[in-house]
Amino acid sequence: MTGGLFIAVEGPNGVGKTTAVARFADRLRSTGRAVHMTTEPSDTPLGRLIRTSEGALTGRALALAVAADRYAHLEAEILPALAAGKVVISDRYVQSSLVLQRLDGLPLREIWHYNAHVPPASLSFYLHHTPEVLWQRLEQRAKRSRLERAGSPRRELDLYEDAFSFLAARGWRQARIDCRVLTPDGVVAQLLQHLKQFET
Ligand SMILES: Nc1ncnc2c1ncn2[C@@H]1O[C@H](COP(=O)(O)OP(=O)(O)OP(=O)(O)O)[C@@H](O)[C@H]1O
Ligand SMILES: Cc1cn([C@H]2C[C@H](O)[C@@H](COP(=O)(O)O)O2)c(=O)[nH]c1=O
Repeated sequence: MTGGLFIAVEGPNGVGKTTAVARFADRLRSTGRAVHMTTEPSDTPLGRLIRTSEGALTGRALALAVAADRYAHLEAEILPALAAGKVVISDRYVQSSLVLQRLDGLPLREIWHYNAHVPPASLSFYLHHTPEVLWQRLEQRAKRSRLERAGSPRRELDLYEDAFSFLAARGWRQARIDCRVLTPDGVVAQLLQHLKQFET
């Protein structure tokens, strides 16, 4: 990948990924950087179909659908934005598959096999919090997805640790952000600090 910078923001359901990505993008834009904010599943017909079908689409079928969406997302959106020199920030990337598809019963190596051709993010952030707080946040939701109901915050946190080790062994640049005592702006401050270190 040339030109820009590709940042993935990851972590268990309810940890604050969407909140952090929006604020992080705003902060970077305020410093004059061109930012492309995105999400997986992507905001395309396929991505939207996956979101609305997640109750019915399970296991290997869901794993392959999210991988297909990821390759299409890279080709149509992420790689062109990077080629234009932008900072791309994605709310979820391949790590989500290494966690969520395991909740759906797939082995890590099979999931990786489907994703083996995706380029590494320049930098991946793993947000984490206590299982208790994550449970509280999920309980406040009017509706929970099938995978949120299938797993638990503790299990997701453990599977994210597995994903971290698995990708670290493959040379991915990654950092953990402990959100336990951080406000949303505090999370962004940590992201900016890591980014500064990465770029110097
Ligand atoms: N640092 C923070 N401190 C306190 N509350 C937070 C913080 N970050 C996010 N929240 C709150 O936690 C809830 C979940 O946040 P958010 O939707 O950003 O999480 P998420 O990781 O994107 O969730 P999901 O993956 O399930 O969509 C929201 O109510 C949000 O306002
Ligand atoms: C990237 C990715 C997503 N999914 C599924 C799981 C959820 O149904 C949605 C994500 O929704 P959220 O609002 O971001 O929590 O997509 C998946 O199964 N595997 C993936 O890799």
